[in-house]
Amino acid sequence: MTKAILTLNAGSSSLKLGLFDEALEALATAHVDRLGAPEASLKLKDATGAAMPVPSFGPDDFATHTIALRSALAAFRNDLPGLEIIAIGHRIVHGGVDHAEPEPVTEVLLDHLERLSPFAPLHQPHNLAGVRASIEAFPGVPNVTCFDTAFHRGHPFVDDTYALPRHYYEKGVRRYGFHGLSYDYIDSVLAAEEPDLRAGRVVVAHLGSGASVCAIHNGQSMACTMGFSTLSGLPMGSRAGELDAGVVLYLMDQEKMGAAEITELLFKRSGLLGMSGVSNDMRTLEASKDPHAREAIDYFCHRVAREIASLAASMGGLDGLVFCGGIGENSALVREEVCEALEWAGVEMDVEANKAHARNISTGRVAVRVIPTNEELVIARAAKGALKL
Ligand SMILES: Nc1ncnc2c1ncn2[C@@H]1O[C@H](COP(=O)(O)OP(=O)(O)O)[C@@H](O)[C@H]1O
Ligand SMILES: CC(=O)OP(=O)(O)O
Ligand SMILES: [Mg+2]
Repeated sequence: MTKAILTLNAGSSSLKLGLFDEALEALATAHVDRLGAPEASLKLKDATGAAMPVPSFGPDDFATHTIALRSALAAFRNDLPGLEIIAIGHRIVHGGVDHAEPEPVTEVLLDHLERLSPFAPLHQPHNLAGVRASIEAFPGVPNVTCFDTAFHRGHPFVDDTYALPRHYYEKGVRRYGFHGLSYDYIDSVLAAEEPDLRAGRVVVAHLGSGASVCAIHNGQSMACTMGFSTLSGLPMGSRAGELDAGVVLYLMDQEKMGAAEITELLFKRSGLLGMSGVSNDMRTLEASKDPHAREAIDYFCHRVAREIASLAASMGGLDGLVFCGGIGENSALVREEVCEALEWAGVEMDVEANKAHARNISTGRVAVRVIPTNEELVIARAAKGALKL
């Protein structure tokens, strides 16, 4: 039997599973897309990246993260009976102040991490449910947690704090930043393929259902648009992004909304979905003729360009720009709008290369790249390292 590491990555609209051998070569991946929507689907790929047959599922089989996990595991089990799972690595979105290095799972750790759920309500509960489901499905197999916040823990103080009385920082009210597993992967690709660029001032735009932008200098995260929770910075599929805290006060005082209602509004009914009234999904918005869909796309691109410029300023300039995530890797339209708005900063797009989703899509001073992210590989690497396999 081939020994394998299983990885679980629950996103806000997706569930991604990976199977790796002990040398960290991918054996197979499973990707549940548009999770919770009637159009939800599962794709399975083999070691070469070729599509594998998928058992017949309906949208009910991907209605929630828990059900989708059961379906994806069932699909894996049908197709790959010859594997012995020796470790399971989990993306955990929030590690808080105390957790950065990958850690083997204990009940005490799960208890700590559950307390961070209010700051990442679209992820943390599903991440932890995935851990519990794995313990049940694979008794005796060690589970390892890998934190989205870890890559950002060295932020300079000015990009780690808010301008609140100091004791809030000590209590953990900080600009953590998320999508760290993705940024870690992109950084490792630049280190291997373009070390000179990596030594410069690079902004990475992880644009998916959740979206953020990160300033990376010489492999070190300097700043990220996401902060204390997974709500801040860019508008997202259903999250508002940057918002004057005064709006929250208004909702409480004038609209008499409580914390649960405001959480629901800002995390689940805002962003692309709230602005367009059409969908949280960029593909649907791009295909829509509704002018509000177009407005939502324009707002998204405008905010992405503004945040890239802001992060470039935090590093004193811009040498490289990398797009990744479901939108960053697949939407030529979004990349084009964003790059157009950054021409003044030396960003010049090769329009044909962009349409072809080429890796190098720039002609100017700033190197612009499209690099498919691979959070699964970072998780598998971390699980292997933490368990000394
Ligand atoms: N071909 C495409 N064109 C435009 N957007 C796309 C395309 N493929 C995927 N996307 C968008 O990517 C987003 C999902 O990104 P992904 O990174 O998989 O999500 P998550 O944040 O849940 O991990 C959705 O908004 C989806 O519409
Ligand atoms: C942190 C976050 O928003 O993750 P995702 O983009 O996978 O939903
Ligand atoms: Mg994701």
